[in-house]
Amino acid sequence: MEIIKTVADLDRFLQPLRDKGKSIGLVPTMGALHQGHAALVKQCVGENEVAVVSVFVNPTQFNDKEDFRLYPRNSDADCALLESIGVTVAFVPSVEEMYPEPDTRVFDFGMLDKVMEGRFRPGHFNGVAQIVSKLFYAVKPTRAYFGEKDFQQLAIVREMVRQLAIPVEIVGVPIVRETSGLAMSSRNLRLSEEQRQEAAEIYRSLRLSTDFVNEKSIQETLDFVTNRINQIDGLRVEYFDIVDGNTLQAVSDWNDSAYVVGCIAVFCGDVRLIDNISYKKIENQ
Ligand SMILES: Nc1ncnc2c1ncn2[C@@H]1O[C@H](COP(=O)(O)OP(=O)(O)OP(=O)(O)O)[C@@H](O)[C@H]1O
Ligand SMILES: CC(C)(CO)[C@@H](O)C(=O)[O-]
Ligand code: BAL
Repeated sequence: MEIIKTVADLDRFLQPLRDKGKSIGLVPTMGALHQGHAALVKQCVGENEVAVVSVFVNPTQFNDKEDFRLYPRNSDADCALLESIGVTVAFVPSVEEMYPEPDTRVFDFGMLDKVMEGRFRPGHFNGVAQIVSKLFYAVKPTRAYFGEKDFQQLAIVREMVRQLAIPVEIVGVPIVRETSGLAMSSRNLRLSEEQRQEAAEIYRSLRLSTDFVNEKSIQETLDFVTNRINQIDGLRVEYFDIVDGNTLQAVSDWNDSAYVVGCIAVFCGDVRLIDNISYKKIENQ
């Protein structure tokens, strides 16, 4: 596996492969890799002749400086994992390399980034769009892989690609969970063993609430999940929204949409975790 640190070296390495018509897969990550990332990377390696994984903790998407400072970083272990999966290139740039000057681009995603994560992490998705677009320009991937754990991010990346007319196929990968049901996340590294057990209540409550579809109202479902999780000492729901899976706008009745998803953010101590569940997905409507 090549470990490449600059855009110029990356381009020098990839251009001959592009010239030969090889398919290139990209998995953007912020490192501290776990089995959730591994699922994306394995799929990328399986579906492309060349697999590039970027490891870069992107400063422009952190609205909270402390969250950026405390974000787990573990680049040797990351590279070892990527090599064991058969990745072609680990792209590990510095902040100066990706931002030689401040990126002043402001994206307009309409309502997509005004709700949920966008509401509680202002500027977050603008930063995500800045770095993901730079990575797309640098790698020129055939396909790029994103986890469904970051459900809103996936919708925004699809919208960004549409707006900028970038020729890349965006592939969404299902959430990988611990045995307890807790969605794997780099931030889980910051949880104590006791907090990890508490945090399992997030998915337990989401799962239980799937029985509510068409049986109880959306409001009762919102209250059920929020109250159950808030009852656990150490957990605090920041938001729980039930939305249309495409527009991300809140639905007030199960029949309002053919694709209904519940998205949640919960503080476990001072660690912020997100998760989501699909309540209903009727294809081709
Ligand atoms: N448990 C998971 N299942 C599926 N995809 C995941 C999972 N965790 C992360 N991903 C995906 O991996 C990619 C890189 O994510 P990132 O490096 O931010 O890791 P993370 O675990 O989501 O970290 P955190 O949520 O703590 O920021 C994203 O597309 C994300 O959706
Ligand atoms: C897509 C991403 C790597 C951009 O920094 C990040 O938001 C993430 O890890 O989900
Ligand atoms: N996985 C999304 C990256 C972030 O929380 O900033």
